[in-house]
Amino acid sequence: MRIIVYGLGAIGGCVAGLLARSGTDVVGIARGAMLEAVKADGLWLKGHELDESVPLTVVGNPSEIDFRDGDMILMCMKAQHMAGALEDLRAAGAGDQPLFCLQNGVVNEDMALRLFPKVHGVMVWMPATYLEPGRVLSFASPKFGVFETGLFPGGADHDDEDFVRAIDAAGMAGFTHPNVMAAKYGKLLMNLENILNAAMGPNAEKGPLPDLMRTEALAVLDSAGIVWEDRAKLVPERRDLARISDLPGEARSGSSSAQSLLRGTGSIETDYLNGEITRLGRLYGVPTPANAAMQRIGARMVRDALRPGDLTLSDLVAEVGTTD
Ligand SMILES: NC(=O)C1=CN([C@@H]2O[C@H](COP(=O)(O)OP(=O)(O)OC[C@H]3O[C@@H](n4cnc5c(N)ncnc54)[C@H](OP(=O)(O)O)[C@@H]3O)[C@@H](O)[C@H]2O)C=CC1
Ligand SMILES: CC(C)(CO)C(=O)C(=O)O
Repeated sequence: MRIIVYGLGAIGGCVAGLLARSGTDVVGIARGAMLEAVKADGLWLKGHELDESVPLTVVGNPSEIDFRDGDMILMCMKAQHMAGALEDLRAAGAGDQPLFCLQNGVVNEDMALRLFPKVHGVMVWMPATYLEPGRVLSFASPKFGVFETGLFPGGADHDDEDFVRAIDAAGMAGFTHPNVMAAKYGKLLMNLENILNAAMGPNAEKGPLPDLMRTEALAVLDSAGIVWEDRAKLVPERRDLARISDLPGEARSGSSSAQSLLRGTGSIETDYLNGEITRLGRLYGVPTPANAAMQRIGARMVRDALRPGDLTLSDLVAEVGTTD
């Protein structure tokens, strides 16, 4: 089995590096400074009792890969980059290979299913950081991350089992889940807060915003009849597998959305996190002013090249008060 990891950032980088280190045949697809750094020096991986460079085969586009039976493809880019990535994958000749969406939010699987027949959702629990080209960190221990996988829209098959085996062998923990999207909706509730530390910095007071956003989200999920499972801190029996822990010499830089701003990538995932709640709210006639305000904040931060800490709680609360 060969695993293609598409999007070598925080999650893709950690997963690719750990898999390669455990002896799995891995090809990474990266771009920009990350591509150049990994080509030159391999991927530097840091985690609990781990601080080493991992040699990794890396390419700049799927067209450089000769896709074959037995390949498994892990989609690890943020949702705003998914459509282009899927197009490139199809143009490169990928087709029947199982595609695993290691992403937050709930839109990626549906987008993938339009182009590819075998789509799996994965609930990703891995507090990971990518700020410097060629270097990624996982702050979870004793396992480097926990992953729940299942077929989209439901079920689980032998490819999920292969995925779990590879993940387990690489120091992470994998589980199959027959209704993985319920877990992903639960994780989405948590990721509504990504924008808060992206806007206000890692340790800022969040005031009423988490409750406001969550209350709206619960109302829309209820109106839409969407089943979800709480993933606030994983399911209780798995919490000890991957606790957030300190890494010597490293500060956690906040959510994946905060990292997009810190790296100046020119985009943020908010429209696919809080934006999923506003979309459902508009479909089902449920007001979602707090989540809509956070989308406007995300868009403004990208437009004005703002960084985490540039906005205050008063700025965010004031935005909720403006009209949608
Ligand atoms: N970081 C975390 O702790 C967690 C993240 N997640 C989720 O995982 C997903 C990935 O997040 P994360 O790893 O943080 O994101 P990153 O931005 O760190 O990594 C994604 C990488 O994919 C690259 N990429 C995007 N499109 C392409 C393309 N077409 N070809 C090649 N490379 C491409 C990006 O490049 P570029 O930088 O140039 O855009 C980036 O390097 C998101 O859905 C996120 O919400 C889930 C749990 C935890
Ligand atoms: C790690 C976690 C749960 C919150 O930081 C996350 O999912 C993200 O950063 O997107």
